[in-house]
Amino acid sequence: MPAPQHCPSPRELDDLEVLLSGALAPRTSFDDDVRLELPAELAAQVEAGGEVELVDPEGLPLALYSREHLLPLARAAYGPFRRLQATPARVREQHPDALVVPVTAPLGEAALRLVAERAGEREVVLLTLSGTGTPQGVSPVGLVRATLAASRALAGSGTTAHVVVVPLAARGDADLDHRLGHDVVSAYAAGEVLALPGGATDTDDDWPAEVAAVVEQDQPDDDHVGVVVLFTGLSGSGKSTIARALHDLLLEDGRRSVTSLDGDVVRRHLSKGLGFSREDRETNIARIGWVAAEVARHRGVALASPIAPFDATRQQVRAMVEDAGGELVLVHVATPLEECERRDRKGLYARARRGEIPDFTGISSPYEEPQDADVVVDTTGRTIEGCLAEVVTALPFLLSVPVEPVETP
Ligand SMILES: Nc1ncnc2c1ncn2[C@@H]1O[C@H](COP(=O)(O)OS(=O)(=O)O)[C@@H](OP(=O)(O)O)[C@H]1O
Ligand SMILES: Nc1ncnc2c1ncn2[C@@H]1O[C@H](COP(=O)(O)OP(=O)(O)O)[C@@H](O)[C@H]1O
Repeated sequence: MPAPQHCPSPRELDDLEVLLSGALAPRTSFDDDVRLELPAELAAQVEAGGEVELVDPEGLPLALYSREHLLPLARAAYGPFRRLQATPARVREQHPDALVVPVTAPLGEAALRLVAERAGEREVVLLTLSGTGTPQGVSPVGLVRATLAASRALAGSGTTAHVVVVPLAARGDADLDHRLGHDVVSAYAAGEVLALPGGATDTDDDWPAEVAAVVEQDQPDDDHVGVVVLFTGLSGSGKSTIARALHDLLLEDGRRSVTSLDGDVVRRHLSKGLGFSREDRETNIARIGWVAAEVARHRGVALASPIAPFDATRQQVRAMVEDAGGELVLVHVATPLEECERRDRKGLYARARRGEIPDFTGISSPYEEPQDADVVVDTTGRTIEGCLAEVVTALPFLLSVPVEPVETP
């Protein structure tokens, strides 16, 4: 029987590349530091001595993983600047005398002067540590662009600098990240290593014009960051109504392109055929999250208004949006069940009470109240405009003019 397949997370895929390149030697596989999270069933199979085939998001088998080994099958062939990746063995062989400079932030004038001075006649390897979650303040691909610009600046002053990229991801544990970074640099450097002072926070160091231009283009200001507003709450709480009002406001403002992912509309198209079991709801929200994250990746605004009753699924959406470089604003439309049931616009609550609709949120299916909402709005006895104004306070960067509550004429 062929080994079951699993597609690791973007961070784990970066780790896989780094492990297979030998850059984390003597590590040859995932361990307690460089972790691989498998679904429970696959983890049990591995624990019992079985193998799992690790595949990329398109299903290309990359490696066979078991408790004993991590065997390479193929290298993913795409990804920006992949041609600048090389194994430590190759870099040591090709540049045995080079000065190796770990790069975790765009290099400034002072850093470049130091590099050129220390290098003297030697060539330089700018070892760019740029994976999922690293570096701070600039995207991974932006750091590579900035480092290429820095290498051109060095060439201008007579120093030959090669850019080598290592997709070393961050795992949110500063000590561990530092240790792994150190291991990677040792693996690549045959000769001297120049650790630049200041590291990622060297803000006093002015960037050369070309580097500055790359950084500026890479970092969208608030006007250009992707935003997903996720309205969550019971059926009839007012999610669609407020989302529609916000949509109109953004269209009137005219600065941003807006995509509406209304709960009911999604269920007629993207999620047609899905029901209301926990599993189907999770699939529905994961689809909405996926589309919303793509909108955010392209720096648009997505307004989504599903019930999204489960905390774990909402967290998943947050992670997807943030991984795409966007910002998630969670709006809990906290209108109590009694008020939603009183409104009962579609007569669904009455039918659910009569037992005609199984798994109805708030009646026979749970709603997990968010603990991480950016805005909580109870619409009971309030105007739509008032509720909208409250939501907009969490989104000041989306609109060119502040919104005052407007009474309908
Ligand atoms: N069993 C059950 N439970 C809850 N809701 C039900 C159910 N059956 C149908 N409907 C109608 O479907 C709308 C909710 O769909 P969502 O996609 O927002 O739900 S979920 O996020 O996947 O939980 C919801 O629409 P809204 O009123 O706009 O929230 C209901 O009209
Ligand atoms: N302040 C308010 N904000 C939003 N909806 C309100 C408000 N006051 C009353 N409503 C009414 O409540 C109902 C909410 O329905 P809807 O927006 O479809 O909810 P949901 O999308 O959460 O199911 C609408 O009939 C709307 O007119």
